[in-house]
Amino acid sequence: MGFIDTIKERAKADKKTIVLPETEDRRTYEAAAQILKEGIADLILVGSEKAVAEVGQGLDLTGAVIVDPATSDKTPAYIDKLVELRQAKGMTREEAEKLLLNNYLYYGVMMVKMGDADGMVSGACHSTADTLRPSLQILKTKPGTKLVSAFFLMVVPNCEYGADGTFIFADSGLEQNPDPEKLAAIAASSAESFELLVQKEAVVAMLSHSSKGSAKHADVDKVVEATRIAKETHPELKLDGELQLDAAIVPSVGASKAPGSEVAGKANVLVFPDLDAGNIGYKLVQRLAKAEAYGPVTQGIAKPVNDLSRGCSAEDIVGVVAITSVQAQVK
Ligand SMILES: CC(C)(COP(=O)(O)OP(=O)(O)OC[C@H]1O[C@@H](n2cnc3c(N)ncnc32)[C@H](O)[C@@H]1OP(=O)(O)O)[C@@H](O)C(=O)NCCC(=O)NCCS
Ligand SMILES: CC(=O)OP(=O)(O)O
Repeated sequence: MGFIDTIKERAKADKKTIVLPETEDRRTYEAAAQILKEGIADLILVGSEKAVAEVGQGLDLTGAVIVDPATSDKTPAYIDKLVELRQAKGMTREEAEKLLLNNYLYYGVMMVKMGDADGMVSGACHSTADTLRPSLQILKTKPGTKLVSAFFLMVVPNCEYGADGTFIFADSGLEQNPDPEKLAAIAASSAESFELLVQKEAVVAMLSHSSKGSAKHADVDKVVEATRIAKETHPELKLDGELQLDAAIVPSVGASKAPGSEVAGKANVLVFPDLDAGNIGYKLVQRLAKAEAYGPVTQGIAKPVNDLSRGCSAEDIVGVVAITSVQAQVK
């Protein structure tokens, strides 16, 4: 069974309730119909009955719960809670009310915060910043984690590298220019995410344009320092750097560029030095190698809220909902 089919089976085994707030986008309904048909998750659609009927026309959405912020009896409690959470940042009751009635992404995150849903997936028609900011502000990091970051789960066809073509690429969605401490934290979170979702041992490469000192530059120094911190804070991990991409995943190149490394040639978790590299890298592999690309999936957040690319298909939304459900199963 392939990666996403296994994830769907795991999601079905302990069904979670996932919010889809982008009811203005037809792909939300195409995905919802498939999720409900396959029994992957219970769904809440945030929007008016009229919008759901219009944009979702012709699709079987039986079983989806539609919540309209304008009429839901839970909205006043969400407003109270949002004011409580954000008043130190200057949010007034009027602002909280306006936000929750007009921005369904904030509403969906409040549903997750209040325990009325287990997770949320959005981003088909909103930017990553607009999708993730509400969750960063309201849900915050999970205990023991300082940083939220985001990865793509990549499934590359006909590929012998990584875990039979399955990789995590991080950070490909959120942290724009992580310093060495943040890069080390991204590496540790990504290893944990890989083991949760792929159920195989993570082998983590800290990527660079240099392998083991072959180039000299401040950018290389950053990755070397991140590798040192990650090894010190997580000695249990199979992790090495700095490595070029070929040295990280191709055994013969790894053996020649980084002899003796337990990671070189075997990496399945690829930690990119910054968001330019991570975001461009995942899109290259998705578009040119025709890889499945699920994400950006967040890690380090108190409850799962995951993003999508605006270029996503309905099938991608189904996959990210299944991944979100599996993340929500973790107590
Ligand atoms: C997500 C993003 C908007 C957060 O940016 P920001 O400018 O820090 O936003 P804010 O300052 O409003 O921060 C919102 C809150 O989230 C917190 N936060 C931001 N980044 C965080 C992180 N990585 N981990 C944990 N908390 C974080 C902030 O501390 C802040 O909390 P507070 O309001 O309670 O003080 C920003 O990192 C971003 O734009 N990233 C790039 C996204 C993108 O375009 N990706 C490419 C396509 S996938
Ligand atoms: C992940 C990502 O790049 O998102 P978008 O394509 O929406 O910018």
